[in-house]
Amino acid sequence: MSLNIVLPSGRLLNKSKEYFIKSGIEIKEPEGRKLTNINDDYSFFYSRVFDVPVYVENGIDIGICGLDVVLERNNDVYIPLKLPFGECRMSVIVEKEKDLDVSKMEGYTIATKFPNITQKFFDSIGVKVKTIKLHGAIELAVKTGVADAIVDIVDTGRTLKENGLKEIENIKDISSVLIVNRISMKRKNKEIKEIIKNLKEVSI
Ligand SMILES: Nc1ncnc2c1ncn2[C@@H]1O[C@H](COP(=O)(O)OP(=O)(O)OP(=O)(O)O)[C@@H](O)[C@H]1O
Ligand SMILES: O=P(O)(O)OC[C@H]1O[C@H](OP(=O)(O)OP(=O)(O)O)[C@H](O)[C@@H]1O
Repeated sequence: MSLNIVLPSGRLLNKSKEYFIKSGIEIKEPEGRKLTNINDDYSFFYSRVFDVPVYVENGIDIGICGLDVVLERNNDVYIPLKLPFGECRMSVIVEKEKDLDVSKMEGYTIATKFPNITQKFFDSIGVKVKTIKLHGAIELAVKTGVADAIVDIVDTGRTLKENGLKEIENIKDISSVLIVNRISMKRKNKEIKEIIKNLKEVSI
């Protein structure tokens, strides 16, 4: 039975490919401007990371994306495996001079690419906030005074440092995850279980 696999086209792409290759699966690249390369066993294609769980929820068998993306989009997919790359964290961030903790942020405006994760976190601590959805360069929102704080991904901390910002709360530790379509998990159970087993044994 053949399997369709969607990989994220951005910063997680190289590791995602390496992971599959080391598990023993050959990735035949699409030629030229072609978007897919349909093979008998495995067909790989690439999409923006935010679209990966949408494809998997709607029929593609398997995908790789950041845990942050699945949590934000709240897709109905199975998450059988955490993968050891793309590690980072999702944090609440303010200007470094501010003496503030999250319990005192009632009524604050928070800019983020992740409004659902943000609202869920502040609901869980009983603090009402307003979120503004942005698509990139989120730090700009506090620097321009458009927002009081941001919720964003922190990896090395370099972006924060260079922009005079600091983390005041780690909301969630993030890594890449393998996601599987719920129907495929039943219909192609043997093949998918075999892939999960082989991926678990990979070390990179
Ligand atoms: N320093 C980092 N900054 C952002 N994302 C990171 C970082 N380190 C790991 N990640 C992971 O990589 C994912 C982002 O990947 P990618 O760079 O492809 O997307 P993007 O640039 O945010 O989105 P787009 O598809 O809009 O270009 C995040 O969802 C997260 O899981
Ligand atoms: O802690 P660091 O190692 O500095 O990484 C974190 C930064 O990287 C990401 O931005 P990205 O480069 O994806 O650009 P964007 O802000 O346009 O999304 C993220 O949104 C932070 O700004």
